[in-house]
Amino acid sequence: MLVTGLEILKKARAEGYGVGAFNTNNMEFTQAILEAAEEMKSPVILALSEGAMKYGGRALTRMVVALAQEARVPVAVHLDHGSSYESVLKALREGFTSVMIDKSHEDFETNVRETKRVVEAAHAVGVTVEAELGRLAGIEEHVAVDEKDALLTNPEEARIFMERTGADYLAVAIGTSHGAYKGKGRPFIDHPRLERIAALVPAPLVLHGASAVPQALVERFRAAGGEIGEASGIHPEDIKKAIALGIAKINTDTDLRLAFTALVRETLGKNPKEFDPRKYLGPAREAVKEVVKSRMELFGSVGKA
Ligand SMILES: O=C(COP(=O)(O)O)N(O)CCCCOP(=O)(O)O
Ligand code: NA
Ligand SMILES: [Zn+2]
Repeated sequence: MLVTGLEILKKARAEGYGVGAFNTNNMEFTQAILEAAEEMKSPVILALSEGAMKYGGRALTRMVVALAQEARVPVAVHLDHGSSYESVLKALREGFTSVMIDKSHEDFETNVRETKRVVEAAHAVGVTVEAELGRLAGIEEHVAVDEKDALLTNPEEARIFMERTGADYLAVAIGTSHGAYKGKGRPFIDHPRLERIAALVPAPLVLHGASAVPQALVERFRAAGGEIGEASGIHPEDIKKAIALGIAKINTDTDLRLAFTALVRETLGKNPKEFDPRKYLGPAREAVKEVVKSRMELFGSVGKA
């Protein structure tokens, strides 16, 4: 059933588990994510970026919202990294039940003002809001404290920000970053900082850039003809620790892209004569589903629907 993001995330933070927010741009990803959620009896968040909205348009948004309504588990449909008030309004019009306004690159007062404006519009139509404070950036552990403070989320600022904006959940910067390279070796995650934020912010917390980028998957991608440089993701133990400290929403996109693309390359490579898209998109869909199921197990959301 289609529910708001807060309905899913409030329970998750209260009960100490995480819920995956998985990005989709097409039918196969959407099916894979929802099938995984139903099989694992797990709540789930279907996330569409502005790039996905541009790529899929109404075909994508109508499908995602309709399938979320029919799902046998709680599903929120979420605008990921909304960059403007207008973009948020479009998502609200499409029936989304969660929207992110990401003004984390602006100064504090601008972020507060813009986020507050979105909260008023979204709450007026029963939709909940994710905001962001701090800069998603891989941080070397030894980096100077003042540099960390300049980039990562400041706990006291986070408290004030959430009180002044009324946002429902907060994306925090604690050392993660988007994409397939998140830092040398095991990326540094500032758990003590997360603990301080969580003590001051009772709202569910969000972790962006949380993909694991598992070496086995990177190797499979390369073996199938993919080219990728040094790759590293967030260690599973760091995800579990972050959930125990208050992270309730965990964004995963890169792992799904790598799995899907590795399988398409593999299937096409093995069957040069094949030109029925179902024959190479189907196996790729299954690979995405397996990644989603394993993420749900790591997050602890299995059986929580
Ligand atoms: O936090 C994340 C994903 O983190 P990850 O890269 O670790 O999976 N996200 O918010 C997903 C970002 C998706 C960007 O999509 P476009 O290319 O359409 O702009
Ligand atoms: Na988001
Ligand atoms: Zn993100």
